[in-house]
Amino acid sequence: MKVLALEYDLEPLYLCPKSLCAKENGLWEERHEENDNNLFESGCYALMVNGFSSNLYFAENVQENSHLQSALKSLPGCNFSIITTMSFTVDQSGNQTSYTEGFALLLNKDDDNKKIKENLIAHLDTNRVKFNISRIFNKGNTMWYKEYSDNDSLQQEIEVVAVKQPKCHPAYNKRETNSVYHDQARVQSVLDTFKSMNEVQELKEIYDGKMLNIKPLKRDHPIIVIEGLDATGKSTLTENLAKRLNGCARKSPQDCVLHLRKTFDSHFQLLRRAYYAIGNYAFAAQVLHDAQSGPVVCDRFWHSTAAYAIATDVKVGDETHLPPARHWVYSWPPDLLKPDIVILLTISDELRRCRLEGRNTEKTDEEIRMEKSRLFRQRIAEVYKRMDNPALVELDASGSAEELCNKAVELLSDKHIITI
Ligand SMILES: Nc1ncnc2c1ncn2[C@@H]1O[C@H](COP(=O)(O)OP(=O)(O)OP(=O)(O)O)[C@@H](O)[C@H]1O
Ligand SMILES: Nc1ccn([C@H]2C[C@H](O)[C@@H](COP(=O)(O)O)O2)c(=O)n1
Repeated sequence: MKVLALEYDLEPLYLCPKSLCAKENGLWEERHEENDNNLFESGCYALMVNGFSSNLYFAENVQENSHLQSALKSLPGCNFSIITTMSFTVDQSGNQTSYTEGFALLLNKDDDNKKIKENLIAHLDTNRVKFNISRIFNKGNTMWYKEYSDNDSLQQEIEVVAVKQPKCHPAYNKRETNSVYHDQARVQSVLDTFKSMNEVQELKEIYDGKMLNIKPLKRDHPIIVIEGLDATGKSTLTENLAKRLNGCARKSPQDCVLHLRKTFDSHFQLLRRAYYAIGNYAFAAQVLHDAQSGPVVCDRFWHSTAAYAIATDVKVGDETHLPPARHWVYSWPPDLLKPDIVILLTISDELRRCRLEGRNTEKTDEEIRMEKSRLFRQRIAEVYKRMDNPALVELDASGSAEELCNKAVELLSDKHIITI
């Protein structure tokens, strides 16, 4: 049985076969909200395209899907919206048994559906993109899901209904179907999948021999990490605090891989985060080395990588769509050097905006997206709050740079991380 989700901007709309909602099954709870009838009211219909194949690994599938996305964007005469979708199968007990991602073309009532489908198939064939097609449409007062086989003949037609979201976002049912990395072996394996790319080869060469394999991860001085949204004052505090503690300030990603950042930032999320994730292991080696001679203050580390990954994997909606608190995704990777404390800087959105504007540096794509998307920002902020083992310690960063540094020193002393 398949459950689908159409990822509308404000929240995903989960649709499941009506039979799974029957009272005797009770696996999925039907919901009756005004917006759920989006498809009915506008009379539009969704053409679903999915590039996933069961013969490929998740990493290969997301690459296929990114080719599919590019091809869809260049579809001639495309004047309808395209949104992302998720679909997954569930067994008789309602347990999720697979996870795939795709796209839905939201067609209008007056569109020539048949023609668009033919054009789409021809266009994707020309672009040599692999795909499966299905569609959702309304018949009277009911919603239907129709799947086609490879030769475009009908495979199955099922009545579907809008249901409440599952307890956990479907990408976080398994470790390998999302872009949060909890061990070095998985990052290496994803990078190996794409080793034919020049930038991946270069990244691997730079890091070759620079990874941490020292156990136990002991140090003589504390390792302090500063986290927070963009422009909350992390870099400023990192520098000031390091000076105050006679220690060393470090920023991740490291300088040696910064020239590759833009290229990786333009890739699909799984590969993009692999760049930051592998960087965290090399960063750990440097930080551990530094911590033998004095305190180290780090501007971002694993929590940044994970928070941005989760907030992006969960593509739409507010924080209620994130994996629930205490989910494994929020805990620190067991094979990565653990800091003594992670401080989360918080300021009001208004002040953060002022600081962003007062700064003259070029904005990254993610910064632009953060400014545009209130919900994305909300998701990142909440992920930071849900992190545990170690949990982040919040520090109000609204005062002057000097006041903030004093407060940080006080906090570190209260927590017995430093003695003053
Ligand atoms: N405590 C503070 N009071 C006033 N202005 C500050 C304070 N801390 C930093 N700023 C200013 O705010 C801007 C952003 O600060 P900073 O670069 O330290 O933030 P950041 O969190 O490291 O940003 P990013 O994550 O985008 O690199 C800078 O122009 C900086 O001078
Ligand atoms: N360890 C890290 C460091 C940074 N990132 C990502 C998160 C954002 O996409 C971006 C912000 O970087 P900044 O503007 O502060 O240089 O970099 C990460 O994922 N992991």
